[in-house]
Amino acid sequence: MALLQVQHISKKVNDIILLDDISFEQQPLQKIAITGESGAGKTTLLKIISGHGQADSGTVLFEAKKVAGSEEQLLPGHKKIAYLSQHYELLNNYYVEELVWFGNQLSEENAGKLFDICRITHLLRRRTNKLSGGEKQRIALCMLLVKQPVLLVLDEPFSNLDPIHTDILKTVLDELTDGFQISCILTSHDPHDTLSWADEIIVMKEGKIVQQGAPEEIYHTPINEYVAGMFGRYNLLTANDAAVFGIELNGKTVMLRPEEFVLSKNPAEGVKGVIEQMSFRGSFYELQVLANNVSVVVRTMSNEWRKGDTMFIKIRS
Ligand SMILES: Nc1ncnc2c1ncn2[C@@H]1O[C@H](COP(=O)(O)OP(=O)(O)OP(=O)(O)O)[C@@H](O)[C@H]1O
Repeated sequence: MALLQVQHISKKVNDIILLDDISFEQQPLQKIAITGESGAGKTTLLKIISGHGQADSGTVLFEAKKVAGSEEQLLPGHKKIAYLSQHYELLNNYYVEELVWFGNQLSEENAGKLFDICRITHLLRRRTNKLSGGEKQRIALCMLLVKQPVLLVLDEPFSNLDPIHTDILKTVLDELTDGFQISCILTSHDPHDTLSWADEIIVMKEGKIVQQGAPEEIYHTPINEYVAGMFGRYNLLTANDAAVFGIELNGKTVMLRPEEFVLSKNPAEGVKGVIEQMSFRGSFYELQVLANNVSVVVRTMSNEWRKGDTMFIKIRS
């Protein structure tokens, strides 16, 4: 049975549609990431899922029971669903241990395990005004987790973190799923975070779900240019463009990611082209290649190419 069932959720404010007939399910321990442009409705949806917002119509079922909206209960929220807002705040000048023991429902041993998983054991005797952003966030998370939620709902948890703290948080979330059997749903703008972390991605635009699927599916077969663009650079080739690279599309178009092209110095290995632009991106180079008047973005890990080089390009088979 699904842990969470979101059924036909809609919401309007002043005739502006914030959510339009949103439905999806989350299985126990499934990791779902919701992405989409700013204003797509992600926060509004998370609040409704966790009982901190009110839908106009539709139902959220958690463990097959209705989650009451914020206007249907005195204290908004659901005791088994922990919601961490993008704008959480820790009480100032408290010891961390005072905060995390407050509301604790775990045994001392399990609380200790949780503090270890959240990488905050070394911070327990620290005051809250002497913490980094990443540390504060893991403490805010831990304050929710000591209450033994079943579902963790996180709004943009990676948005203010550097790559090191982002990786720590992803590891923490994975260990919570494995060690404490907690399911998680989160929002993120960053394709790298959603692709590497999620089992399932939901892409939203203007209050609607535009595509839902496994990360590989969303990345390689996006339903439209909006979804393609959310997950990085892409080439949209018409049938005529594709014919340059020897692909027959019968009038259709195809979307190809930059890494789907291969460059070679061997004339037998593709069509002749020239490198018009080149930029270093850390672990790869991004090239703009012109071949028979068709310009494509190409990604390569090789440092053998220079702007102005002539080479031969083909689509990876
Ligand atoms: N209480 C409100 N009254 C009127 N409009 C609202 C209200 N809350 C949100 N909105 C609008 O609803 C839309 C969706 O907002 P929401 O915060 O859910 O989007 P989001 O996808 O989370 O955006 P972001 O990624 O920028 O946080 C936005 O256009 C926002 O301005």
